Amino acid sequence: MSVRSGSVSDRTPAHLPVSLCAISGFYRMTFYWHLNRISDCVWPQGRDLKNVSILCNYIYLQKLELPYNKIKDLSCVSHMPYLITLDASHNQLTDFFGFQPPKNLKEVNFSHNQMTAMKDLSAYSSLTKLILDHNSFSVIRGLEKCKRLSHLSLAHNNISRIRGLDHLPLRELCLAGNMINKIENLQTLHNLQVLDLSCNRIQSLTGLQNLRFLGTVNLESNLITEIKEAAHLHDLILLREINLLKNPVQDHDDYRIAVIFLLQHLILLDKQTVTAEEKVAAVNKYDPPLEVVAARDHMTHLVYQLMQPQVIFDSTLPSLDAPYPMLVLTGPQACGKRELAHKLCQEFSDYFAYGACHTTRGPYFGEEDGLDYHFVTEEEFHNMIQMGQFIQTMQYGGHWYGLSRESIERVAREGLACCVHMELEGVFSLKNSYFEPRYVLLIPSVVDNYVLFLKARGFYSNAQMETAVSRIDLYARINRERPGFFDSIIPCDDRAEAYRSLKQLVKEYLGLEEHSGGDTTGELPAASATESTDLMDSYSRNYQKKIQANMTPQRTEMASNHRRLQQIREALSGKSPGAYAELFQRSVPAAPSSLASQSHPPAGPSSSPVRPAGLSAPNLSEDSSSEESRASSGLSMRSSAGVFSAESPARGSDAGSGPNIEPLDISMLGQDRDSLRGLTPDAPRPASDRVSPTHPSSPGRPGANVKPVLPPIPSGRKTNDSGSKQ
Ligand SMILES: Nc1ncnc2c1ncn2[C@@H]1O[C@H](COP(=O)(O)OP(=O)(O)OP(=O)(O)O)[C@@H](O)[C@H]1O
Repeated sequence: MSVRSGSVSDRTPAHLPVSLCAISGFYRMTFYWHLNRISDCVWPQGRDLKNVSILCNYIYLQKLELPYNKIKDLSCVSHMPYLITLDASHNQLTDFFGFQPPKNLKEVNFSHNQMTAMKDLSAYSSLTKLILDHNSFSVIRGLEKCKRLSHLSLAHNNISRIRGLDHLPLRELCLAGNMINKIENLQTLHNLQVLDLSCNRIQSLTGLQNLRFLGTVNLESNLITEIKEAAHLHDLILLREINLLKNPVQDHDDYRIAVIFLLQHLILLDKQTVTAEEKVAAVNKYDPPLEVVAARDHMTHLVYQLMQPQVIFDSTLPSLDAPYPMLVLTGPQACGKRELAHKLCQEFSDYFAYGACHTTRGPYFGEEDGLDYHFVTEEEFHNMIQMGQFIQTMQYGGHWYGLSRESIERVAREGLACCVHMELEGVFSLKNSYFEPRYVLLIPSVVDNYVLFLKARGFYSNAQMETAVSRIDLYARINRERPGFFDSIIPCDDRAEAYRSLKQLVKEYLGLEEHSGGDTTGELPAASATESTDLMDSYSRNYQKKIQANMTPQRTEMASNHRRLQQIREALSGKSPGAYAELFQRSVPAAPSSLASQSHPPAGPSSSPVRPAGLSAPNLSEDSSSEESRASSGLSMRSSAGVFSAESPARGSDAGSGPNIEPLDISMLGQDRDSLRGLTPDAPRPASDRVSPTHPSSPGRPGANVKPVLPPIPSGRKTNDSGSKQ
């Protein structure tokens, strides 16, 4: 075959070798000989070829490549029934498929021609790949019967609407550089993996949400403005790559991190790799895990507290062996925890008092300031935060809630244990503090009843109720996934029954009643018990794991080191001269616990033998664990003494040394050294802050106001509110 002035002539021997190159000047034409017949014809580019009619004689051609010529007529293809691949790109063709259909034609490239209208391609049903870029098509049509078409490109045409593609098995679709302003009619393209809609006028990503296999989307140079549009792609779990470059949405400050948050499976965003750091930052910013929220909350209050003149809250100062006793009732909104807390404090008024939180929400009918909450304005609340007055805060339903140190101290000064209620976030935050409360989860096990109850209350909007209900799962999940997180779980479907269980628990905990011999499960109504089996089982499991965790050598060792360090500091500061002697000689009480027993139980309501305190049976074993484990649990908490120590980032490097502490100890406490040793707040405390020892042999808490607070308290509730030493 030879080429003469823009046409192909037939002088080609029929028995060409496997690859024949007819080279004349720059011309190069390759034929592939196959089974004694020319099967492929690849014409060199840019040769201004116009007439290819001679190819009619090459009926066995399977591959025909004629790009970059000036061909206007391809009717010769009608004589190539075996043709599989045709590349006639960059020519001057105006006729769309202007030839009889080769039965097996699979791949066609007509890009960069002058075609204006698509026609019915029913006869080309073998087509798998069709490239029609840079023509002048304005409507997509005629492809309905192309049931094998997996790759279609119509870039840079005049298409303004996406249509005519229904149910095609397309895996790749390119409609870049058109005039499309809406993503539509793609929902039946179930196989679509790669979509290019760049350089259009698209404003919204709606219309992509059903393309389950979509892995790559190019939307560069469109008109997407809102970050939230990315949410339409949220459920496309195979989406790995998206390009939103040159869209107005890029102007948002948090654009990248927000998109990464919404599309967490992404590997490439705007042609840049999405790093693990970016993913973590995105989650921490928009949906921080509970621990992160709690850590931030705790850090905020700690820092603000450090910025204030230091105060020693002697009533609840962290102790080595017996942390200040506190009971936290937690559970979803309106699960009854507040009501139960009040009831408990009323009935056990010699032991517990209600710790009222602060809130910025207005009082409901019947609520009293100072009794249910301290109702404050948003401004007051934020002032309190900045004054370092809170231990934890959280926002719920658009309002702030916070537990102030003073609320707890007020109760503690009376010699009582503080009983509070709060949501899960509060619990997470409180767990970062030096307090070591017992946490009782009150959880609805029959959701319908809970919903009825919420409705009956009449306070809540549908959205609020939905939130409350959805949080049941959150509580259940935390309980399942975090062994030991809650000390006890009580189903609260039946309030009276729940109170009975709580009461029983507290009695055992206070040593007022023989332990029932089992966990709370035994106390539950049959129906609830079955429904909450999961919770109860996991509680038992939790408990074991918690004990084990406390007993691990690392923790025990750390606790021991901490304890010695603290003793040394206190000895140096003069707070506890006998620290070393005490450390080695002191006999640790049999069962110190968060609601610790006194070493000398008094007569009265609690004259029964003092039993190891705990909220439920398994807790008994916790509290009777080894001294080291007790020390561990006592010292693993963050000590408020740390406020004055080198651990505090806000202080100088020598801040932790003993001598630096001394002035603070004395002046801040406003009492002499004796009062720091072996004194109890149970004795009446006059306004002058006089304290009197009642348990000189108590192991006490070095540096703290040693008070075997609970249980039991023989003289009952203290009437003399002496105030904390500040
Ligand atoms: N300091 C706090 N930290 C975290 N959560 C808190 C705090 N104080 C209160 N909460 C919780 O915030 C939620 C909303 O409290 P609020 O009193 O407004 O609701 P409620 O409808 O009266 O529900 P409830 O009867 O449970 O108190 C409740 O679950 C409550 O326990």
